[in-house]
Amino acid sequence: MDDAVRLESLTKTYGAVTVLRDIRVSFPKGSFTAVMGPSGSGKSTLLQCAAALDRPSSGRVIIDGTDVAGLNETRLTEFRRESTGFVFQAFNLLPSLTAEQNVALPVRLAGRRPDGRAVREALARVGLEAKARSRPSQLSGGQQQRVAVARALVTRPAVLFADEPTGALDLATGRELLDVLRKLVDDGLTTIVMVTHDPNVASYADRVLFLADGRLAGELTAPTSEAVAARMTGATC
Ligand SMILES: Nc1ncnc2c1ncn2[C@@H]1O[C@H](COP(=O)(O)OP(=O)(O)OP(=O)(O)O)[C@@H](O)[C@H]1O
Repeated sequence: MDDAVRLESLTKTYGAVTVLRDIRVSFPKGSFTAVMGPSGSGKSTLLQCAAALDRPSSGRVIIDGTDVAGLNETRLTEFRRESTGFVFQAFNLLPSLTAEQNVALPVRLAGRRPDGRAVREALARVGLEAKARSRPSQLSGGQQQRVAVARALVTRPAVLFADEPTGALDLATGRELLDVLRKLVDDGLTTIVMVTHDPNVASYADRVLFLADGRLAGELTAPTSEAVAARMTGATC
C-alpha cells in the first residue's frame, strides 16, 4: 500500500448542489500536495472528505489502506486520531495549557498516557523544544502554529492535512512554517495535503492539484510559484 490517501470517484452534494464531482486522485506516501482553485471550487470540502471529517455522497476514501466507509462513528474517531493530523488557519490551541500539554492532548483524548519523549520529539521537529513550558499567549503566531503542527504529528499520522496553514501568518513567518512542513516530508515523517490560495505557498509542494467547479482540472509537478500563478490566471482555472 503506497498511497497515504486515495479518493475513488468521490462526489459530494449538499441538497441539489454538487460540490465535488467524480474526484479520482492518489496521495502517495511521503508526498506533499497543494490543492488550489477559485473560491467555492470545493477545496475545503475535498480536504474534509479526504480527512474523513465529512462523509462523501458517493465514492470511496481510503486512508492508509483503510476504507473509512467501513468504520462506525466510534472507530472512525479513533482511526482519525491515530492516522490523520489536521492543521487549520486558526491555531486552535487551548490557552490554559502549555505547549507540551497542547501537543499531548490528542494522546490524552485517546485515553492514553502521553509519552513525554514523543511530545518533546514532536516539539523538536518544529524547532520549539525550548518553548515546551510556554503558554500560547507567550508565543508568537508562527510559534503557535508550529505547536499546532507538533500536536498534529504526535500520533505519527500517515497523513497531515492543512487548510490554509499560513493564512494567519506574515510572509516571513509563513515561510518558516512551510520550511518545517517541507522538512517533515523530506525526512519521511508524513504525507501532507494542503489547501492554499497562494502560489508561493503551493510552490513548497511536490505537486499542485487544481480544482474548478468541483472537478479536478489538472495538476503541476515540481511547481514554481510563477508556473502556479500562470496556471491560476490561465483559461483552465
Ligand atoms: N455545509 C454546506 N452546505 C451547503 N453548501 C456548502 C456547505 N459547505 C460548502 N458548501 C458549498 O460548497 C462549495 C464549495 O465550498 P468549499 O468551502 O469547499 O470551497 P473552497 O474552494 O474551499 O472555497 P474558499 O476558497 O472560499 O474557502 C461552495 O459553493 C459552498 O457554498
